[in-house]
Amino acid sequence: MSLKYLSQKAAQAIDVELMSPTGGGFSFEQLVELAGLSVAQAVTKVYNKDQYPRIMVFSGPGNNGLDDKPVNKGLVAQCEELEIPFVDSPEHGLQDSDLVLDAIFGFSFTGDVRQPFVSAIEALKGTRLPIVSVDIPSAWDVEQGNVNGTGFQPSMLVSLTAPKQGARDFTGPHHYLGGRFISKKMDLKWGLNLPPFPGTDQCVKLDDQHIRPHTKTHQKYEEQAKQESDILRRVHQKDEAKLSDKMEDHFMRNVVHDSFS
Ligand SMILES: NC(=O)C1=CN([C@@H]2O[C@H](COP(=O)(O)OP(=O)(O)OC[C@H]3O[C@@H](n4cnc5c(N)ncnc54)[C@H](O)[C@@H]3O)[C@@H](O)[C@H]2O)[C@H](O)CC1
Repeated sequence: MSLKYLSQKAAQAIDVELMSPTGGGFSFEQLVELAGLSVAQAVTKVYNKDQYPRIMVFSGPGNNGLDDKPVNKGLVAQCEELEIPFVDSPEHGLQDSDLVLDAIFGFSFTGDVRQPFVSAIEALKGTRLPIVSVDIPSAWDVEQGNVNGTGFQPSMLVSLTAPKQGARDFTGPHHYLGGRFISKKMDLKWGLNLPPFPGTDQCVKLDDQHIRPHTKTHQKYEEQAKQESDILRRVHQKDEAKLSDKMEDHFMRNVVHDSFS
């Protein structure tokens, strides 16, 4: 069976489930650390540290880049402590770099790029350095991919959890899957068909056997969309059932208890 490519909604729902006490049970910080570790490990498998010693990281506002998140304060302090420099403009940074890590937008990106990210995306379009994108190349439509070929094409993509539908437009030589945090149960529930991760690795290389069976046919998309909406409906029904159990429990404990006391 072939690896599943996720819609935006499914990717977001899986993320929520990973952080739910009745799902994956992870904390936000744990997931981010594990995702980051898998990206770092994948990058070092492809790009030799001696040949590519200076990596410029483009970070964004969401969980992909963590720029506007509370954890960012700690990350900035860590970079300062480790003497990792910050740059004053994308162009200046690129001049002194060997490799680029694109972590501007992830699976919640929508619409056209808004300020202040336009110049960063333009700089990525203009650079000749190899680019490694995290989860989905920034500014690509999460489901439609590199619409009209107007986006940049990275050399490497590290998909997290499972590739997003837009990743079908990735034509670079290195596609990895990172984020070894999906249980067998979640894999089966969402029909992900994840490949095994070798040894203790946090990432696995995706090759033709994982990717080729997915062609952009309507039939394939329709089948997948139907399968996904069935899963999302079941998840929704389960959540509603849990909510009504909770409400009944609350009613029994508070309202019924109060009226008898
Ligand atoms: N389960 C996992 O696989 C994990 C994934 N992780 C990473 O988290 C991102 C998804 O994070 P999220 O915060 O939902 O989304 P984004 O990073 O895409 O950021 C949304 C952010 O961007 C703004 N925005 C959206 N569209 C635009 C636009 N057109 N122009 C400007 N700004 C835009 C929006 O307002 C938000 O502020 C996932 O991809 C993974 O990389 C985690 O690491 C945990 C595990």
